[in-house]
Amino acid sequence: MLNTPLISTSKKKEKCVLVGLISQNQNKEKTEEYLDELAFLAKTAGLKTMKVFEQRLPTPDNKTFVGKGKLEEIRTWIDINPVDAIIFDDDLSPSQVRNLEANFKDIKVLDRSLLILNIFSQRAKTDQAKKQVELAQYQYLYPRLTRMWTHLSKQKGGVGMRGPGEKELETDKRIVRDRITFLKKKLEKIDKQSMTRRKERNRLVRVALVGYTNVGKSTLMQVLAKADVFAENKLFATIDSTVRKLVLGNIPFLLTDTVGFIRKLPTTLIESFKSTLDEIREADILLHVVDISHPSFEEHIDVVNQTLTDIGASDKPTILVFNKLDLYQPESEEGLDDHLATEEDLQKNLARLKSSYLSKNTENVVFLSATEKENIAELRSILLKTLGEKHFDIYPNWDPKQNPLYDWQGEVNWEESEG
Ligand SMILES: Nc1nc2c(ncn2[C@@H]2O[C@H](COP(=O)(O)OP(=O)(O)OP(=O)(O)O)[C@@H](O)[C@H]2O)c(=O)[nH]1
Ligand SMILES: [Mg+2]
Repeated sequence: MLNTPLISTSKKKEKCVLVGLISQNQNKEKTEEYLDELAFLAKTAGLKTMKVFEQRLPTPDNKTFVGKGKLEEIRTWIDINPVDAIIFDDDLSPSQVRNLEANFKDIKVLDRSLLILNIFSQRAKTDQAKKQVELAQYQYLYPRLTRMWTHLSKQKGGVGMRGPGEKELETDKRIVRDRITFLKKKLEKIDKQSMTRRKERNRLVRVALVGYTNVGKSTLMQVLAKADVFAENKLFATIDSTVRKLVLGNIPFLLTDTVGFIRKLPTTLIESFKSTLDEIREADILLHVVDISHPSFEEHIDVVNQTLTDIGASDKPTILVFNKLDLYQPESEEGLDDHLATEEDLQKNLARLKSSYLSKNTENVVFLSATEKENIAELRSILLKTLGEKHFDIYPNWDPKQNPLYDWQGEVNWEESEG
């Protein structure tokens, strides 16, 4: 049933408008930034954003998310400039969806979660990732089943815009419930298999690259592992995690690239990606990658830390890797936009950032550029030290004198070994 994509993948680019609220706990600046991110998500899904609507409301309208006047304004605009979809930045309740669909009869009504789910389903490659996404989609759609029905009927055309009768809806619900049960069982089985595989790898120190989406995790993995990892300037380039075996200064370890995090990530998605996230949960060391050139990188760090806490992986030794240093424009001392920041400003800024982020778990902070291969050596030497300690935890009899770690100078043995 879900094989029909909600967003068509045909050549013709579909158009959309975006809607966001300026509310009690989200000021105008934040809302606009979220909407920029939503536009990027839409682009990733293959949609072109034609216009963005904002409304000031203390809380979303129960019935239609935005107020009556705003709804009319959007309607009028769309009548003149036809679009294929209208996307809301926050999750819509089943009844909001119903009301909005009644109002925008001829176009698709989506929210951020559904958009993210759609991107994930376009990008999932392995059997496990595909099943995980499908499960998340069904769990998301189940309480909104009328909507799915109307989506499907719209795509098939002809069936008309009325929702299904009670009987069809009941049948539909049962089919979806059965499918959820089936997928859960299948995933449990895959989960057991990958757990065995992970256990077999248990003798090696495990390092996971984590971070917000599009910060450069896969690019860094490429640089570190010289591996062919899919990286591109789109959100959620990586859905499946990739594992490489590497050797650094005589210490073998496993490096895992993982799916990026984002604000308002659908909870059903986090749940069904549990086993992929196990790679993070079971890691010994985290490389938390941050895009320092992004205006909201500090909020990104918070989102990632919160997600790590949610999945029970917040207490691991972490190296904070500030990436995209080549694009970083620090504020000048004066804080004036037209005053060009000097090298001194830059160094002061980095020193301040470093001291503010060092903590119990954040053992170290490094600034680098993965694409420019700048400061990679510093990351290596920092990682080497943490690796050494972890390796020693696993092999208490390990003699660093015979495997000299700390007399390392310059080039290290950092290469992909077979396996
Ligand atoms: N200028 C600059 N661009 C970078 C750097 N590192 C990565 N990029 C670019 O940032 C974009 C995203 O990189 P990815 O490696 O795909 O990011 P990711 O964190 O793996 O993203 P997801 O898998 O989507 O979560 C790509 O266009 C990279 O070329 C850097 O150091 N400098
Ligand atoms: Mg990636």
